[in-house]
Amino acid sequence: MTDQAVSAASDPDKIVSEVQDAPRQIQPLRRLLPFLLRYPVRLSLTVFFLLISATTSLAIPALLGGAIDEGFVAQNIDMVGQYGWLIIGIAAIMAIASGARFYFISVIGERVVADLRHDVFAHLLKLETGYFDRHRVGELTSRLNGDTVSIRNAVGSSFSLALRSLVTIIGALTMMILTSPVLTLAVVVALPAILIPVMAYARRLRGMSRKTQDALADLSAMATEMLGANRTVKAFTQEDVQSVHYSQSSEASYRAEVKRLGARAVLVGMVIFLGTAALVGLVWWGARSVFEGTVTAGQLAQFLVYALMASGALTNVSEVLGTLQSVAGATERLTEILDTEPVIVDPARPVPLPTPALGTVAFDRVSFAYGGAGNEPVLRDVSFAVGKGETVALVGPSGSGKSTTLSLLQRFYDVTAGSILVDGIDIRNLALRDLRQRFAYVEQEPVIFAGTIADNIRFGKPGAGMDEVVAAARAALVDDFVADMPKGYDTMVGERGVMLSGGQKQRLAIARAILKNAPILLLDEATSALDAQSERLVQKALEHLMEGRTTLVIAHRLATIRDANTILVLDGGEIIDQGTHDQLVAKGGRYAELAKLQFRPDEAL
Ligand SMILES: Nc1ncnc2c1ncn2[C@@H]1O[C@H](COP(=O)(O)OP(=O)(O)OP(=O)(O)O)[C@@H](O)[C@H]1O
Repeated sequence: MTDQAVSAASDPDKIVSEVQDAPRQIQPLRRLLPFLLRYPVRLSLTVFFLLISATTSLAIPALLGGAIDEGFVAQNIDMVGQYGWLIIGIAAIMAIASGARFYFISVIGERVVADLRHDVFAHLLKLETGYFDRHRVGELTSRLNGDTVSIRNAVGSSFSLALRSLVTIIGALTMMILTSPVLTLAVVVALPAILIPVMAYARRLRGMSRKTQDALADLSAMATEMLGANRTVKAFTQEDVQSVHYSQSSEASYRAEVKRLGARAVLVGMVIFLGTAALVGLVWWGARSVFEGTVTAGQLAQFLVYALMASGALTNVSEVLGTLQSVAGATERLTEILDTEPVIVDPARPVPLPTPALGTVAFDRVSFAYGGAGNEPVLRDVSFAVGKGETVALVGPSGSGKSTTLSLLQRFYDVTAGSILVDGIDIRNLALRDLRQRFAYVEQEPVIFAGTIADNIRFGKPGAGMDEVVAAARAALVDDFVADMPKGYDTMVGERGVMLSGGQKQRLAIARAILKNAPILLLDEATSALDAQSERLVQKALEHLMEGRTTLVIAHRLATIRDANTILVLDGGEIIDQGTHDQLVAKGGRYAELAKLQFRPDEAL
């Protein structure tokens, strides 16, 4: 018996999904074609082995029929032996071809997924910051993981199954007609009697299946959120409340699933009963034909196997159509990402930056609104200039546009009006890479990656030797705490640097910036207070970093403010005042008020 016939006969569960709605939208799958066509040799080998395995599997029942008529019925044991050997020989070819087909199509599936993942990830990294404001990162990573896996399964098994089944259906139907046109007609007439009730019921089941999927998605979203926020949950002693919430949702999902299983059980029973009744009818009708002499016993056996093969293949095709519909959805979600054109890109002919770097920055009447010119501007007509080696501090109340200024300078967003110059050149005329190479950016909440201390520092200059890493670590006073760690620079710091204190994370970020050795430093000082000792260490590390560099700093420390050449006071997206600390204090007014409220006095002052 062939694999399709066996699977159809032994797996009534499979028959259940036989009748799915015809897929309405499988066109997105066309977008996978270029990925498949990248591997023409493997694809041709798959089709070649597919045809061989299908043809050989179709030959076996015909030989079985011959063995019955010419061997059993004619009572000729030699013929039985000869047919037996022939069947074994053909089965061997079928086995090798099926194995080879499975191997090549699975390899193509893996290849396509690896290529897709790579393309989507690389494309995502090219998209501008605004894209990530509009999309949830969790959703994007789920596309990258879940959707690519379902595509791999589709290519590696569903496509191959669909192709194989189509070839089998055409082959088995042809052989059925050739074996006995009358019996074939009987099958074609009886088929709707089974299919129509099953189809009607299966449609109901599909609706239920969608509900259980939704319940499951809710459940996993809730678990992800609560486990990720486990510290907050504990701090607010919400463990019991949240676990009750979770178990209520889990119970709801259980009940939806049980309801669906009940319906599915009815469908399985229905399919088994109707299928068996049809088979008995076919055998009865066939037996009559044998007695009447219109069909031989061998032809009847042969016909029954072909009918089983065809029904098994039909089962597979309808099942695959259902799968392909969901895979089409997955493909669509991924190609949507690939079709999103990055808005912030290199100019057609980038202007080179001067070397050595001048290290100057100028904002010329810059206005900016998130989401485009129609929205409320967060910066209005901002102009200032920073000379080589100078330190300019940005101060102002929360929401006044300080972080936005640093984002615009790095071209995470484009200005809505005005221009920004680095070393005298409009940043829109520079290659993005050249521009961003000129900055060392230390964020307020430094990002620490899961990896070793050395990996985290090396993020500033991939490929830097260990001596350079250690030198940067010394300057940033990272060396002090690394010396106490069991594996030194090879110590893993855990996701988001959970194993480090706030001050240690900041010093690690400073070491990263020192290693990058860029001419312009962008610094977003931490607002959260560190203890005095930690504060002093961070301050010292920062002094090393600022040495000889042009610095733009969002300042929260009085020490930084005092040392700044110029302080820009921002309010509501406008520069309302500028000057040195002493000048501004002497003036009184907004800055003096802010200084009292906002700046943390360092213990040295
Ligand atoms: N990604 C964003 N999308 C839309 N609006 C934003 C975005 N980031 C900031 N804003 C808004 O822009 C304004 C300026 O924000 P910005 O972060 O530049 O202020 P800030 O002075 O750095 O504040 P803070 O000191 O609290 O960090 C705020 O009103 C804020 O709500």
